[in-house]
Formats: sequence, structure tokens, C-alpha cells
Amino acid sequence: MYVLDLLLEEAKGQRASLLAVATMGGIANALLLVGANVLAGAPEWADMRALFLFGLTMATYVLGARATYHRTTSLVEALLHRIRTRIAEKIERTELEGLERVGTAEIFDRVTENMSVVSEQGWVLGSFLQALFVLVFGLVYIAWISLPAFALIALMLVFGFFIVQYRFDEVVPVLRQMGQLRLELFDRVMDLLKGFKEAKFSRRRGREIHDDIVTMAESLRTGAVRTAEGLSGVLVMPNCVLYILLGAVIFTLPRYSGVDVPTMASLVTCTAFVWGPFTSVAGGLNAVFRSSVAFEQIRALEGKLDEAVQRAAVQKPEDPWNGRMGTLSTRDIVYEYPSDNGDRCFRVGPLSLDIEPGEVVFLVGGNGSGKSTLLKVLTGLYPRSGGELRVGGVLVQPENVAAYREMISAIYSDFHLFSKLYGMLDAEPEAVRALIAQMGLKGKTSFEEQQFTRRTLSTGQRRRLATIMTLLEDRPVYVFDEWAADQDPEFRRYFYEELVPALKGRGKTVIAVTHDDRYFHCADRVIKLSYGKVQATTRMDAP
Ligand SMILES: Nc1ncnc2c1ncn2[C@@H]1O[C@H](COP(=O)(O)OP(=O)(O)OP(=O)(O)O)[C@@H](O)[C@H]1O
Repeated sequence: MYVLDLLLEEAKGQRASLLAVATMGGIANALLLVGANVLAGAPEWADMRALFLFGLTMATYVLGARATYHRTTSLVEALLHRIRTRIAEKIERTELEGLERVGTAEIFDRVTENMSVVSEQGWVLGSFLQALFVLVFGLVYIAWISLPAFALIALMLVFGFFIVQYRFDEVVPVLRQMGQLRLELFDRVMDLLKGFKEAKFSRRRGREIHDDIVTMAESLRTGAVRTAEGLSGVLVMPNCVLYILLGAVIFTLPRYSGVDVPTMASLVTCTAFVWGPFTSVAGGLNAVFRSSVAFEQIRALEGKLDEAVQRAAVQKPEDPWNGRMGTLSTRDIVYEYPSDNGDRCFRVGPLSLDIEPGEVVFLVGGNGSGKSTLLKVLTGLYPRSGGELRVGGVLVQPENVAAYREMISAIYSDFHLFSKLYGMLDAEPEAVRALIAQMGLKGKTSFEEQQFTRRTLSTGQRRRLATIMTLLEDRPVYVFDEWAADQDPEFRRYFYEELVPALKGRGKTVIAVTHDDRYFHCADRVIKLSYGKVQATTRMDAP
């Protein structure tokens, strides 16, 4: 049972105390059983002292059982907390290419759905563990009363174990399959939400997305029913075992093993007594199965992230530039998207160019010519598959790529506007407000308590808001991917004729992807890409 192994492995330092409280609960329960049996056979012993001992044992049981539930829940939650933190750290240490390969759906589903499955089952696992110990000590007592009865019960339990194993093999693949289905459902729901407007213009499209969602929801429903069916066998098993045991104890033991009537009565009571924890163990198996699969999938995600982190692993981070930008040179630089099925993917390069500090370079070319891809390679987001990228003669490599990126402020076409000024939480509010006015956003948003009061602006306005962050960062290199594409004529002009020259005037390097041929004269150089290669380079300052 994967989840129990994992729990005990994670419990390490607390394993002994967890087992101690579970044992305490189990022994106290067995002692209650013994006491009840003995006192039922000898009512003259049922005095105040016996009552006191009975109460004391009961209190011990309550304490042991409660401590077991509490510790198990704490352990499960601590384990989940560690996993969440670990996943967040791994994501942070991964590079873009690795993260794109894992995909958003899997990370989102495992961190939310799978974690809540385990969290909800936490206390059931506690009850499962407690019942397991009660069962063990109850059986020890039965063995003490009658070995044949114990053998019979043990036989039934072994039989029950095989049923559970069989159900486990049956149910677990369905649970795994449901985990995969949820990822597909996530993608379809994203289609529904992100493509909401597009779907409004085509009832057929809307219907087809809806049909796909219904099909997946139906598969999830069927899977849930199949799982419940499989587990219902486990849930009714304790009753069947109880009746078989009672039948066997009543009909076979007196006849074949010479057990006397009082012992028979004790055995019947004991059998009924172990039935309670047995039912809890069987009921808890549901939690064990579900949590095991949930953990297995979380571990699979962690495995994928580990691989991605491994590829991005750096032994000793270095910063050879100390924030000072030199000439950016590429020699036969190549990047090819990783392929899932062996098919050749899009490739940029081989490409060689030198960009001087303070130079303004525009990257132009048709759709899909590789401009954005090249930007990601030039900014160290994608690892190059070949060639060299140097800054001031120093090779950019995994050890120093983080320091290299710290010299760049970028606004990609699919930029994200953070809810807070992360990375610049100490920014001067007055400076931010001045930039808000400079970007024509006064009255649209304001800056209070380290965040913009409104971010639900138009795409062009949001891009201007993102620009404020880059200006605050004040780094040597500015990268803009189609910044002006969604700006009005006034801000388009502002970008090319004021912002870019102002940055150049401050010695900043500007690399911008653009389609605005009207403003090509604002660059020092225009590089035209075609099929991932440089087709033409035009120096705008050439006579
Ligand atoms: N994550 C990815 N995996 C595989 N191929 C990709 C990926 N992203 C982009 N591509 C492919 O790389 C090629 C270049 O894309 P890129 O976005 O760099 O072009 P672009 O010149 O910026 O285009 P546009 O002007 O339309 O923005 C395209 O053919 C695209 O299909």
C-alpha cells in the first residue's frame, strides 16, 4: 500500500511515537474486550475497582485513538506541505523549455485535485491505522482464548486480503486512467473559457467543445462508478466475513474442537468485537487506494520536473558581468524545438550577429519566421542546440545564464502582469506614479500598497503597465516582442520616437520584434528573418 509506506517514510522522526500511540489504542481496545468478557463470565468481579480500571482503559483507548488520528492528519498535511513547496521550488529551478514539456494541465491538476484527495483522506487514514492496531490486538486475545478460533479468523482474513489485493489491481488502473482523463478535461475546459468569445460566434464550435466535455465527464462518471463498484465489494466484505466467522464458530468449533459453551460465548463476542475495526480497515481501504494513486501521480509529476531541473542543473552559479553589458555576439547559434514523436521541429539558425551596447535592433519577418523564438534564445530562455552566445567575450552557459538574464528586461507578446511589483516591492510609489502618468494611464489605474489598483485594462494599456515594471528595473537590455502591435497611433509613435530613443540615449540596448515598417528608421539596424535564418540586414544609419 503505497500511501502507507510513503506516510511511514515521511514520518521518519515521528514513526516511533505514531506506532506507540496506535499500539496504545490497540492494546487498550483489546483490554476492554478482555475485561468485558471476563466480567460477563464472573459478574461478582464487577465491583468499583473493576469499573475504575474499565474507565481507565477506556480513557487510554480514547487518548491513543485521538493521538493516532491527530498525528496521521498532521503527518499527511506536513507531507503535502513539503510536496507543494518542493513542486514550487522545482518549477522555479526549471527552464522554460522543460516547463513547456511538462504542461500546465498536469501541474495544475496534481497540485489541486490530487493534493485535496490526499488531504480529505488524511483522517480516514488515521482511522485505518488505528483500526489496524485494534484488529491485531483483538486477534492476539482471540488466539489466547482459542487457537482453532484464531486460525479460522486468520484464514478468513487471509481470504479477505486476497480479495482486497484483487480489488486493488482492478480499481487502481481505473483511478490512474481517471487522472489522465482529468488532464484532457482541463484542456477542454480551458478551450471553453479561453475560447469563450470565439465559441459565441459559432454554435457548432460551442456544441462540439461542449460534446467533448460531456464525453470526458461521462468517462469520469463511469470511472467513478466502476471504482465505487470495485470498492463496494471491499465494503460489504467485513459483514460477509463476520457471518461466515459466526457461522463457523457456532456450527463447527463445538463439534470438531471441543470448545465449551462459555468459551463459545466469548468467541462470539470477540468475533463481533473485531468486526468493528475490521469494518474500519475495509472502509479505510478506499482512502488508501485513492491516496496511493493520487500520490503516485504527484510523484510522476515530480519525476518529470526533476528531469527538467536536471537539464537545467547548475553546480555553481556565476556572475562574470556584474550587471555590465558588453557586446552581445552569437556565432552559428541554433535552436530546435524538442520533438515528441521524432518529427523534425522548427529550427532557428545557424545565425551569427553582434549587437553593441546602446544599439537598437529591430527583428522583422513573416509570421512563423522565428522572431519570438530567436528572442527567447537570445535572452537565454531557451537553451541553444548549437553555436555560441557571448556577452563581452564571455560565453553564456548554464552556470551564468541566470546572471545574464538579470541584465535583460523583456515584454514578450504573451506577457504576464503580476498582481504585485514582485522583484521590486521596494519601488518608490512616487516614481511608479510618475511612470503611470508617462504611460498615459493616470485615471485608469493607480499605485497603492505595492500594487496597481486596477489591472483589468485593455491589452495595449496592460502592455504599457508592464513597461512601467521594466523601466523601474532599469536594466542594460530591453526586449520588446511586438510591443506596438496593440497600441493606438499616438502610443505607437511614442514607443518608436520617444521611448526607444530615450532608452538608447541612456545607453540601453533595445531588441524589438516589429512589423511596423513605417518606423524602421528608428532602429540602428533591421534584421529580417525568414524560415529561422537571417534573410537581410539593413543598417539604417548607412548613407
Ligand atoms: N513551443 C513550440 N514548440 C514547437 N514549435 C513551436 C513552438 N512555438 C513556436 N513554434 C514554431 O516555431 C516557429 C516560429 O515561431 P515564432 O513564434 O518564433 O514565429 P514569429 O516569427 O515570432 O511569428 P509571429 O510573427 O507570428 O509572432 C513556428 O513555425 C511555430 O510553429
